[in-house]
Amino acid sequence: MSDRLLVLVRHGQSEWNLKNLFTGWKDPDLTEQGIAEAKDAGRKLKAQGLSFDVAFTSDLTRAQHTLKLMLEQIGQTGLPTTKNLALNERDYGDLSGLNKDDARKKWGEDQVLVWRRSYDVPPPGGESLKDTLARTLPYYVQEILPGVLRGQRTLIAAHGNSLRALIMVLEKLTPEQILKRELATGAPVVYRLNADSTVASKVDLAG
Ligand SMILES: O=C(O)[C@H](O)COP(=O)(O)O
Repeated sequence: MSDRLLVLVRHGQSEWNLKNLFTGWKDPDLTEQGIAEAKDAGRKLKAQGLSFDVAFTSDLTRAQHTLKLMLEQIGQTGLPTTKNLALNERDYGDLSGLNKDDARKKWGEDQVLVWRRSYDVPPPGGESLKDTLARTLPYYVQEILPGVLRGQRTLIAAHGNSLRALIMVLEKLTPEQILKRELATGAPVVYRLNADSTVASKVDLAG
């Protein structure tokens, strides 16, 4: 029986995570802590005895750098890798580059929470989680899932909200349930899928 392995990893801490700035499609690199988190994620995958046939990442440096560091730890630096902006972070629009605490002071706690965690309310000029799902899901279904179902062990390094969108589908979460789902930086989530693409098992390697 083939493994149908799919591992999702949010990038390590970025410079803008550290500064508490809305990031979205802006392109800061990892901090020292983010580099350590990415290496640690690779070590955790190796400790589980996992290796991969293909990798996918976004068009953004912090996810690509995280993938590179993980692959170095696993000893798979030459792994075939596809980069695509379908896996990019949710576009934060006009909020990009603003400090999250300053935004709360300006627009209020509740409004900022709606922009960050509601399912279908986009931030001004940006994408809601629903909008993010509308580009991430077709890419997953067309470009990633067929390989997983053929037994290609697959690693994805991407972003909090592009991965939350995929997790919503994989775990069949409602818009209410996905609101409360947070993804820690550098914490691999290891899925094994059934032949019908539903989740057979999930192991969260956070902590
Ligand atoms: O793009 C960002 O600012 C973060 O990476 C994710 O932001 P969030 O925690 O507000 O979803």
